Amino acid sequence: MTPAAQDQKLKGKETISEQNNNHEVSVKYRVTVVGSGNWGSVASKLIASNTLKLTSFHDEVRMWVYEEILATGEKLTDVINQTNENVKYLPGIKLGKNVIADPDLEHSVKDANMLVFVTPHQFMEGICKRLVGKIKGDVKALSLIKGMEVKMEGPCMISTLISEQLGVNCCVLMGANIANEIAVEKFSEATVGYREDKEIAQKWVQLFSTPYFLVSAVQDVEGVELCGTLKNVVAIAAGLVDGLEMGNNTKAAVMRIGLREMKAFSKLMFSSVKDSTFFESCGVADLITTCLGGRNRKVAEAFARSGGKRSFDELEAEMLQGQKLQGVSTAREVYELLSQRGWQELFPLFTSVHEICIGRLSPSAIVEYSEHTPNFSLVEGSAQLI
Ligand SMILES: NC(=O)C1=CN([C@@H]2O[C@H](COP(=O)(O)OP(=O)(O)OC[C@H]3O[C@@H](n4cnc5c(N)ncnc54)[C@H](O)[C@@H]3O)[C@@H](O)[C@H]2O)C=CC1
Ligand SMILES: O=C(CO)COP(=O)(O)O
Repeated sequence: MTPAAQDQKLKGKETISEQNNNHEVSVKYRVTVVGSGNWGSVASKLIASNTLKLTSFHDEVRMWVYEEILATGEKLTDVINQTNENVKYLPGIKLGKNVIADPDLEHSVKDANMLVFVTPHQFMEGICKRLVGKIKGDVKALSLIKGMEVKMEGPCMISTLISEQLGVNCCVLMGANIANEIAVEKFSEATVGYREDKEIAQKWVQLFSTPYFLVSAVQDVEGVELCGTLKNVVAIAAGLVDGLEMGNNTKAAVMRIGLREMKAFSKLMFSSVKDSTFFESCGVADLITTCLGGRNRKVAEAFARSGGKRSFDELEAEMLQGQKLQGVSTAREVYELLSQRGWQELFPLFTSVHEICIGRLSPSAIVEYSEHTPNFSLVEGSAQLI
């Protein structure tokens, strides 16, 4: 049964039982979105359109906003609540009157039983620490965050950070989801990754699905999350190729090699990762859209055009006005893991992206063969490891 049909059935039940003065719908979920950047705002809009229609959810969607003062001197939260628009991160789009911006993190989550995390990944450790002991016992979490942390023992995915620090079930939602396109309701797909509990995954599918946003679920949290995370490194490579004006064949080659490294790396880190996940929206589709139209691609193109003379930090601040890149830090994190294991030569694309980002190699090294730069002909090596 589709999520819409399920809810229709639920609504039917409620009407009948209301007439009998005997409510069968006892659980109403309260949703809080932790994060309010470009994708965080669009996610809130999607969710808010559904909570109004689905009887098993409270209408109101609380959105935690990292407070900032706008050029006008006003607080971002006040402006969002007055205009129903995130004028800084998603201008021109109404979020829905049932979206309430809240600058107080602890207050925003205290009544929620469904928490959607969508901040740049570098802020999540601090946010989780602040939330310990501040959430309800029965909370379910969902991460829309593309990124990871590196620990001594290996990669720590953001969903694991959330699960472990907060003691909650955490699914993920990733996909070919350039936020500005979904904001204007252009058709897109997404993938929910879950560990064991299919019912929880279906609840998330129901909360996000609309006629223009098609969501499906797969039992592979790490696979889905690593796809979303690693494609940002490949997008940097694609942007470098654009900046060097190498053309479509080169860009396609970089995407193919990148996809191969994504798969090899994911399966080496988590043997449970499924091949089929790479063919979902979170896999090849997200890789394509990000390499064609994402922010990582855009800033990497500018970096290459400057001959590597301008830093990613400087370009990010100038070009994205507060929005954050994830690819540069993810390339560093991946490199750390590869160095720990002595695997750099087996992942030439991942390795060279990091070395270009830190200025050790020039942008053109992304397509050069030499004994000093990573050699793409070794790309088959990573496949031999799995
Ligand atoms: N924008 C997009 O098209 C998509 C983004 N994503 C992922 O969603 C996640 C969030 O990205 P966006 O919503 O696009 O954010 P964004 O990059 O547009 O905005 C940055 C956000 O970080 C906040 N921030 C700044 N300093 C902070 C701090 N110290 N602590 C906490 N928050 C702080 C800002 O207030 C702002 O909300 C990322 O992992 C990204 O990869 C996933 C799919 C699509
Ligand atoms: O993840 C994205 C699309 O699915 C957005 O990628 P960027 O952060 O490169 O814009």
